[in-house]
Amino acid sequence: MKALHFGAGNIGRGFIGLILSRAGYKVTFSDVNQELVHALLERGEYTVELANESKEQETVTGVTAIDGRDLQKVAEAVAETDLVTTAVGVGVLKHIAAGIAKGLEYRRHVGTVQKPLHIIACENAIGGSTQLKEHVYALLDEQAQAYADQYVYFPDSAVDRIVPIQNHADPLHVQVEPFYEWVVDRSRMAPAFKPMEGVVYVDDLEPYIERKLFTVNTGHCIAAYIGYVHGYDTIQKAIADEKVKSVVYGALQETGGVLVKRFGFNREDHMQYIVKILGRFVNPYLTDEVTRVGRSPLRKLSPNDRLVRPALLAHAEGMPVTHLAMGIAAACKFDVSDDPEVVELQSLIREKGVASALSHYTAMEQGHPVLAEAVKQYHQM
Ligand SMILES: NC(=O)C1=CN([C@@H]2O[C@H](COP(=O)(O)OP(=O)(O)OC[C@H]3O[C@@H](n4cnc5c(N)ncnc54)[C@H](O)[C@@H]3O)[C@@H](O)[C@H]2O)C=CC1
Ligand SMILES: O=P(O)(O)OC[C@H]1O[C@](O)(CO)[C@@H](O)[C@@H]1O
Repeated sequence: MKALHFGAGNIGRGFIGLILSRAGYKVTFSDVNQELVHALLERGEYTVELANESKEQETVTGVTAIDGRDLQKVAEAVAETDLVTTAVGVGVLKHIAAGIAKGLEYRRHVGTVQKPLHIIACENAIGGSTQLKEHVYALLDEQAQAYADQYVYFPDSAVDRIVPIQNHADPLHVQVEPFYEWVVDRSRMAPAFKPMEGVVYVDDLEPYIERKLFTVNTGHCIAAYIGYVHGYDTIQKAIADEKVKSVVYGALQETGGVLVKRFGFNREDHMQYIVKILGRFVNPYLTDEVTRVGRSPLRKLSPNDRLVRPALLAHAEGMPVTHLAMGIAAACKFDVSDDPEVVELQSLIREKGVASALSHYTAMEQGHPVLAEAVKQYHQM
């Protein structure tokens, strides 16, 4: 069995590639980073190390790579594969769509591949695979779309494993936290799909993706933004400060209220889930930089993402949003120069003011109480 995985980065190697390989897939990585592509081609294997006391290592073997810039090679790989997965960043999905679309054309014209293909985006977003499908379909003509309707499935998924920036001399070596969770929407898969070890299949992904995104990712990015405001460079140091931890905890109580109400989770169980997540953030065997966890603030401030969506849902239910508003405010203070989204956000704040900038990126009216609270918090920080 062959799997084509887009993105040989931290999650690609440290999580998805590892699970695919364990399940018996021969994994081909497609990446635009030539250092990674060459190393994978040359060695055909890499090491995953657990961030715990045992530092247990596992070698992922039988892997290869292609240059993601080479449309022809990407399309050929899509044509030949049994499964496609991605971990490139949700904003990059549009850039990989052309290779997938061309590959689907090849599959359509080669009689031997008239069989189902699953394409699973493993990104931190609601409806990642659905977004990828839209990008791919925009490039297909009517006949190709009809073929894809019949043979190609885009189940959404939720992925959870903390994999920080790697500082190892070996560019392929990847250190990961021991915990992982990969949940896939079974209702959008071929009826006769073969389940893979290491993946949880569910009929309704919404509670899983929202619980993950609005707990792990909301909490993590607020730790990064508030930690940055307090001058910390790592999540571990930030959360050791009670002032930071209390904002993170407060925000997770706010998102927790929404999640419990929306999905009928048991409140006690959810409180334990929050405690477990906070424990993962402070893993002493990991060093996770606030610049990584806070990266792409425009994506994180977008209406459907981890800060604004739960804040709006909470507000609509008459629930408090003070800590989420602090997180939104602190995202606007996050001023690290090497992130293009930070540069854009800071430039709009300088030009038009924080209220106008926030309204632009969050799609909230300037007079919206959540936005007003965030602006108030911003000026107090
Ligand atoms: N690192 C983490 O802890 C987690 C990350 N995620 C999500 O996983 C995705 C990937 O994140 P990371 O692995 O941390 O990022 P990363 O930056 O380590 O990896 C992304 C990889 O995609 C490659 N890439 C960029 N454009 C490409 C293209 N056109 N074709 C092929 N490859 C391309 C990059 O060169 C890079 O190797 C993101 O959506 C992130 O939100 C989800 C859960 C945990
Ligand atoms: O690109 P993003 O959304 O910040 O993804 C990384 C996030 O996902 C997580 O891995 C959680 O699964 C966190 O480590 C991190 O905050």
